[in-house]
Amino acid sequence: MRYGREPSPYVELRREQWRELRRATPLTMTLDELVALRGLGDPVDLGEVVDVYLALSRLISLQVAARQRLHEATTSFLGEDPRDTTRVPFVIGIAGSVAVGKSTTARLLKTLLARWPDHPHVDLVTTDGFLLTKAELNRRGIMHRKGFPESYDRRGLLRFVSDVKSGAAEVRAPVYSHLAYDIVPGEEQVVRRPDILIVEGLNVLLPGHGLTVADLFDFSIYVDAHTEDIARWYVERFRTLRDTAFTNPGSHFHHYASLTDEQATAEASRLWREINEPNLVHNILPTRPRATLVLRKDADHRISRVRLRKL
Ligand SMILES: Nc1ncnc2c1ncn2[C@@H]1O[C@H](COP(=O)(O)OP(=O)(O)O)[C@@H](O)[C@H]1O
Ligand SMILES: CC(C)(COP(=O)(O)O)[C@@H](O)C(=O)NCCC(=O)O
Repeated sequence: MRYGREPSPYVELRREQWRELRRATPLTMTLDELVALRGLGDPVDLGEVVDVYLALSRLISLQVAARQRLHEATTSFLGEDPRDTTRVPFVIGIAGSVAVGKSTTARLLKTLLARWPDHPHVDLVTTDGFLLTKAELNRRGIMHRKGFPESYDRRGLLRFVSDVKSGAAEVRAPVYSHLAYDIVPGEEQVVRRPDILIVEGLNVLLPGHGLTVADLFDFSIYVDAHTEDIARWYVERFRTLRDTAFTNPGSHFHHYASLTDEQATAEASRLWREINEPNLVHNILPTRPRATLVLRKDADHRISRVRLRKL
């Protein structure tokens, strides 16, 4: 007897299939703009913008309109005047490992989505602004757990996204500096009623007790690759940082600037093995099934497959 395939909530498309779903979406980005948005060591090219990101921006744009209609249905059910309600920001979460390229994905999407006439105001926040301060991490003895769920002010992040979604006129987020390896005192990012808010960070899809930030997402993306490929990208990036950002005497990692290639590889491999890999395996990877969409990268960083949750 032959059994049918298990029904699946996901549809998986090869890049060549996915690119067709762009339909008539125009390319609204130049090569110069792309180069400015690209993260360190991320080789994303205009071909990938055309093949992957245009269809993605079309899908999200369709969902923004549909979500607005859903809100209107609830407003009408409650007997409220639809003219009294301001537009509810559409919230997108972007998750994935350290060094997988989340920030490039987030910046590309922000730029492309803002070029659609229906939702021109797009804001992006990264969750590193909600890391506990260096002093607080030291006080709790968890400095070596930076990036793990317990290293964040999770309530603060939830409150921030709730306030934006509730239509508050101005909402403020703290700002993190890689240079100082700490929250910057007195600095903040102000978000003013965007049409779309993108929230990017390692742990944004994590479940928890009660309401979590993921419950406020209207769409979520997980940037995925084999762990050994990400490990290599992390080590390569560390070596590039050694020759660039770490040479700044103000950098928290300035002492790494004088490492030889061999020493830098050994130190980056240790940081990967002791901090970032366990965080990926134990905390981040288990959240992948929750994402609306998974962008799967090959060893050369190129996105080769897209998995969409359709149910
Ligand atoms: N120690 C560092 N000094 C300066 N920049 C850094 C450092 N670590 C990471 N970055 C930069 O911060 C950004 C976010 O990095 P990361 O959290 O690893 O996420 P992803 O690579 O997925 O975007 C990247 O653009 C990266 O180049
Ligand atoms: C700042 C980060 C925790 C990531 O922050 P996110 O915005 O993803 O919440 C991470 O990039 C980091 O610096 N981790 C510390 C371990 C390391 O340096 O590799």
